[in-house]
Amino acid sequence: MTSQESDFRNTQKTAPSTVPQGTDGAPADPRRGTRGASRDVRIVDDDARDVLGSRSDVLNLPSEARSNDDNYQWEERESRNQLKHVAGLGELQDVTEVEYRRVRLERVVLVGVWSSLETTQTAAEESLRELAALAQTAGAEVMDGVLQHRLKPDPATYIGSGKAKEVAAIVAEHDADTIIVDADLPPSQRRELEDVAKVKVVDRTAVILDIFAQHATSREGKAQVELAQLEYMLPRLRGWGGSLSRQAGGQAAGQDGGIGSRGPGETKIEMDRRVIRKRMAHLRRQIAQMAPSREVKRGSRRRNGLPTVAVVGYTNAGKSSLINRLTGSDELVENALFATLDTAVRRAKAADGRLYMYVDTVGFVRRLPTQLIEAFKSTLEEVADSELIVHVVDGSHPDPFGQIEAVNSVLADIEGADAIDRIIVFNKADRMDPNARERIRGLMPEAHIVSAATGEGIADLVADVEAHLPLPAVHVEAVLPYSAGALLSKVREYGHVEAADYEADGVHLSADVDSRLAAAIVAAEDGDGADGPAEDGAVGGQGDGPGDGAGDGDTPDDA
Ligand SMILES: Nc1nc2c(ncn2[C@@H]2O[C@H](COP(=O)(O)OP(=O)(O)OP(=O)(O)O)[C@@H](O)[C@H]2O)c(=O)[nH]1
Ligand SMILES: [Mg+2]
Repeated sequence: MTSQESDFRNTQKTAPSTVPQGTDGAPADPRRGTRGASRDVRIVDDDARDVLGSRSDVLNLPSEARSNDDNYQWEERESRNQLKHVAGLGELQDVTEVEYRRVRLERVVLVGVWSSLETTQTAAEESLRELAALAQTAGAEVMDGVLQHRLKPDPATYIGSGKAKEVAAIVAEHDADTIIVDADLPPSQRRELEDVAKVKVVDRTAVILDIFAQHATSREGKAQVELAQLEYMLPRLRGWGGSLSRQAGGQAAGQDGGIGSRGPGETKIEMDRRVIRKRMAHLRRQIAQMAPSREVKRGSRRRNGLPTVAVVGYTNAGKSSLINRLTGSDELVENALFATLDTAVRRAKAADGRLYMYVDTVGFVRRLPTQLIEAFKSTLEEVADSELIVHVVDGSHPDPFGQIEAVNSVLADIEGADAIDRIIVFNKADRMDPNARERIRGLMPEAHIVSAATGEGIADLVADVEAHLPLPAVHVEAVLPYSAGALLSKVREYGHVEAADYEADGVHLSADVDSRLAAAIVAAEDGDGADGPAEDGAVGGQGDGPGDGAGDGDTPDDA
């Protein structure tokens, strides 16, 4: 058990009602000056009554309100009185052990609001757990997480000002410096909540943007993430620096403001909207200029004639692990969300000798920030270009089918993706219990159940993938001179060889190839290339033939 985990477990013992309170019901926080405290007292609204469970708004309701047949409302109000702690948020603790990300650990408290009109408690807890994993991936230390049930978020403070004070007390108790809200908060609600809690409040989008800012490596990826961050920041310009640096004793500001303030964040306090807009325009131009080179890269991959298999799936499903297992490469695998951000391509060899490629893609996540969809585009385009989509699902996840839906809904938005064959793969079979297997077998009999870790089911999966690879269009029967060895090896790599018999008069070849290779074969048979085409000219000297660039490394997109 790591210190991270034990930290978290300790926090589980704390119920909101046991949190030390100031005399006015506001959290006692030695860091706070009187300015903040007087603010708390000034808040007068309905919710101000439910600072503590014993002074709950339900108990204060007039009795006729309760006899109302709207039982629902009543129940809702009742359960709103309890912030529910969500257990197990520390389980992904090893996420924070990724040593290459040397960011300052923030101490965060998570807050979620759910409505029984829209979701279930289980789903809400799952969502908060995912938020915890996201926060940990971003480098934060999750101190506590609370869920509140209410029909709709409070228009002022999202959770209601009374609950906001409870959360403020939890924050004070753990000396946390950030609240992460499991929703996309309008700027006004965030401000109100910050005023009550006296710490920085960020939302789910900010956390995801922060992870992307830390992970982007390519120039284009960095530019796209910065653009997304600025777009996100523009309507929220109050800044977590200025006002909060005074209120929270500088914790929320400073050199590394933590989640939501990395990347372009350091200078954001001085930036006015005009400067931000100018920077955004600059980035857009930069990205537009980069787009052609991406086209060229993709084009050259397509021209080198290799079929591609796009591997998609929810983040942390094991896509990179599976590709490593399938190709024997060692791509970055991490128990972290979004370990893979830039597209990576790995070459593989089919049983019949043909080459093909796996494209590793960025993981999907529920409620992907709209600002980031643009940044995903290059990856998504790869998906539309592929011959086959392998959809990897974490079979050991409590709700694999929810993840499948989340991925499918994103895929549905990608033009051309629906026409491509799909194979669905439940990974992490080594961690699945027998019931889960049964359930998957029953619901999706066509799916593969594999383990990238143990190798279970991999051979069947490979056979299925290879059966989906398109066969080249032209069938050729030819007798090639022995000197055409280079051409023959191209045919093996890019075509499908049915037979190659070495006889006295040459190699009797029966194969399916594309039209360019077919032309080269005919030429070689006629004796045009009798002294063996040079390696580069193996395909009839066509600059953009299948031979082009095929042998020059297996990761054309890795630069
Ligand atoms: N037990 C078990 N763990 C696995 C298996 N496959 C992957 N993992 C683990 O799951 C975690 C995520 O694996 P990745 O391959 O990075 O997942 P990914 O889908 O590429 O994730 P992103 O790139 O972040 O979207 C790592 O800790 C892996 O070691 C498996 O078959 N069994
Ligand atoms: Mg990955």
